[in-house]
Amino acid sequence: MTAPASPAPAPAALSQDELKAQVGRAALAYVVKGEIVGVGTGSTVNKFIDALATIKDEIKGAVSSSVASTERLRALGIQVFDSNEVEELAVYIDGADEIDHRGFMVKGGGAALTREKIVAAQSKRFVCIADASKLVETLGAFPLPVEVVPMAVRRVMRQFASLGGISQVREKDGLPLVTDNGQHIVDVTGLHIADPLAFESEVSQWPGVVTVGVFAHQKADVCLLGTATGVKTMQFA
Ligand SMILES: O=C[C@H](O)[C@H](O)[C@H](O)COP(=O)(O)O
Repeated sequence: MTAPASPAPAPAALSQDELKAQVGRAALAYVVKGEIVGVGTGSTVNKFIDALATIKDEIKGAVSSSVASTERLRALGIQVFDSNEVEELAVYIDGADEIDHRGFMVKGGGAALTREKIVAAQSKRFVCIADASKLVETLGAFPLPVEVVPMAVRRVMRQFASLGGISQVREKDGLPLVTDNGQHIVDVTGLHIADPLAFESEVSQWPGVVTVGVFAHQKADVCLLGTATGVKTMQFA
């Protein structure tokens, strides 16, 4: 009697790092040859920058959203332009801390949200690259980053408290973190952001708020989501 055939072994699950590398490579398909590409910030974008270096002779250069990304781009031989030198970018590639099914995002886990929103605003198309853990039904589980002028920090924290949010000033080495723009970051938990467009509009008007980490007016047009079964492309209207 022959033994029943054993089932084929399940493919080894990809690590989060491999999922990020996968979407970083997939984003190359959205880079317009001969043009300047908008580049975001973070561990997923770092994978994209590494992939971009393999086609660096086919692009003119990049506009970067942070000192960290600028340094990585330059180290890999990619020319970095000031955003003021470029009127419009064809595409902006960036990660997210959360993305919903409409392409609305929370960003700023790496404290780069202000420059990210600026570069996103000057780009025709926002391509978000993220591993599957970032996809959510409703924004708000990830602590919402808000860049705030230091003298307004306590006032902004009180305003979030009136919305049920619990705020914390982000620290680095025991001191308030200072962003690339010389400001502080307040991280807010306890929010349920059902209407990201209205929420972004309201908080952006509070005195002292430089940038709120909800990207609804600059939402993603496409999301390349790294999943166990490959890269899933989500298109948003
Ligand atoms: O300020 C940082 C950015 O918004 C990042 O794009 C975001 O935090 C996602 O970063 P990561 O790819 O490292 O998860």
